[in-house]
Amino acid sequence: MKTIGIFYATLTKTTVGVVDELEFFLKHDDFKTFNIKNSVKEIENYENLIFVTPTYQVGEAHAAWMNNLKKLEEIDFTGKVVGLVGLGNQFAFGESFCGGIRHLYDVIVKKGAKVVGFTSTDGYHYEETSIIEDGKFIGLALDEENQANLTPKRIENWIAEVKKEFK
Ligand SMILES: Cc1cc2nc3c(=O)[nH]c(=O)nc-3n(C[C@H](O)[C@H](O)[C@H](O)COP(=O)(O)O)c2cc1C
Repeated sequence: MKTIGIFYATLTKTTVGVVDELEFFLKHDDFKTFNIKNSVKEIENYENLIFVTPTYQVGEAHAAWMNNLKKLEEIDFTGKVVGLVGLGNQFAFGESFCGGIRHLYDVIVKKGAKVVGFTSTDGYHYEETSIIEDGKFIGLALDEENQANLTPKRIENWIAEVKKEFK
């Protein structure tokens, strides 16, 4: 399998813990991890990609992603396979649960990306979310405030699925 580029943003470091767990389940594979803040161009160097963002501002991705959406639009995602991981809080922000990844999804799909790793909505208790397509989440939705105990298994299952699709 070709090297995986993991790109993330964080405000209060919860996402850093999630990225650590992703890396744990990729320990037999090649990957390189970047904070998106200064690394948008690096995306061009990878065909296998994982984008990770917490949700802020009522359903938005972290500012480092939102401020870079224009640069993301300049990248040709044809031939790139992308898995999306969103963090959120389904009880405190249940009307916009994990909406951050929707903003990334819309841009990269328009630019030709193949987004993989859709997941079941079973076991979550949000009121509303923008991240459903064909009855599934468009990526992996994680809630470290309320369901941290479920996270390792969710990540393990998700990584197994996206690895089947990676090049
Ligand atoms: C001001 C604020 C706004 C938030 N907005 C949302 C939201 O709209 N939807 C959601 O699911 N989670 C929301 N969250 C929850 C965060 O996404 C969640 O706590 C995440 O784990 C934070 O990750 P980080 O520590 O890496 O920044 C919000 C949190 C804060 C503090």
